Amino acid sequence: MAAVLRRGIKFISFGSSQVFSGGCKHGKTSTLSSFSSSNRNSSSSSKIKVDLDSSTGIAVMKFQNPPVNSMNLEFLTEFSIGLEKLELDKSCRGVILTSAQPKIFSAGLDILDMYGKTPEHYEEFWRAVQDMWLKLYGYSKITIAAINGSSPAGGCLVSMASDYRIMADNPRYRIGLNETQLGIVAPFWFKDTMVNTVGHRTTELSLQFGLMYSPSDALKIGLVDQLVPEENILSTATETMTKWLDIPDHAREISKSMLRKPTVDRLLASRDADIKNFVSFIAKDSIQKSLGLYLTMLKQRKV
Ligand SMILES: CCCCC/C=C/C(=O)SCCNC(=O)CCNC(=O)[C@H](O)C(C)(C)COP(=O)(O)OP(=O)(O)OC[C@H]1O[C@@H](n2cnc3c(N)ncnc32)[C@H](O)[C@@H]1OP(=O)(O)O
Repeated sequence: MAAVLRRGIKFISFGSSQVFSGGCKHGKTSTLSSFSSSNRNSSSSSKIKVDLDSSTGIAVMKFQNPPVNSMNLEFLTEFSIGLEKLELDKSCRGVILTSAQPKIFSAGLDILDMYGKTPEHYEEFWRAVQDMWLKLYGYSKITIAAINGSSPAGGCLVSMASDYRIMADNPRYRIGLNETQLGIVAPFWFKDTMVNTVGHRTTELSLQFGLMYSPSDALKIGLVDQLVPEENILSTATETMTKWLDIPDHAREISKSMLRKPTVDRLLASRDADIKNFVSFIAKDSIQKSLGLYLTMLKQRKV
């Protein structure tokens, strides 16, 4: 078990990839209460900074949950609320997601929210994960992930749920759904999101091995759309967003919904069952043991 978990924290070559061990137009005002009336509006919750330029319609959401932007209950709640506010804000037409933390886009779901907690906590946590994905995957506005660091598991899910993915071309970074490396299983809607992004066969290999891809391999399989030098990631995301903004909102939105709604509806039809599954799975002694070992290995890597 320890060997398996250790593999989950290091990067091990696997073929060409690697296993990770370890419609509104521009408005001039914003409806966000914390925004000022100038063209550039900022709001900062404790874990996510939002900067909306109402002259361009582009908002940047920066994850700032040190050290690794793990998605705990508070982060997930702020993320969903932040997205909701921007979706209701007529001066916003597109959102860029990126990280304020060096080298990490997001370390995925916070393992501490899945370890040693009560069933009530697991239930609340999982509902928040579902809320976040439902909001992002079904988002009416344009979303671009500017992936400026490693992005395992839940971080990869957020990237895949965006409309376009630009990753920093740093060979040290990794992206993928590595859940099996932790001894846990990505739920069907993580799987659906990946199938919709890279296709069925690639997902079969990715999910079963818990593969983590270098930026160049992620580009090859279509997990990301573009690689850029790290220092250009935000400017490229902004330029790319400008091209997306040339498309009439209503036509783009309907096209997006046509492609994504069936996937969203699958979870909406079975949310409670999915929560029940998660709670009973995560509370199992064997799963808790796996997560405990993985956490220990994560910490040992430092010394
Ligand atoms: C049925 C259930 C399905 C659930 C679906 C699950 C989805 C998930 O997202 S599970 C989470 C999967 N995530 C990972 O496996 C990532 C693990 N982390 C890493 O590999 C690395 O931390 C890194 C590459 C993201 C960053 O490496 P580095 O810069 O070297 O930082 P450290 O490893 O030293 O980490 C600093 C600090 O943060 C803690 N930590 C890292 N990731 C998580 C996490 N996902 N949740 C909670 N805590 C995390 C790490 O333990 C360190 O803590 P301290 O030792 O206390 O400083």
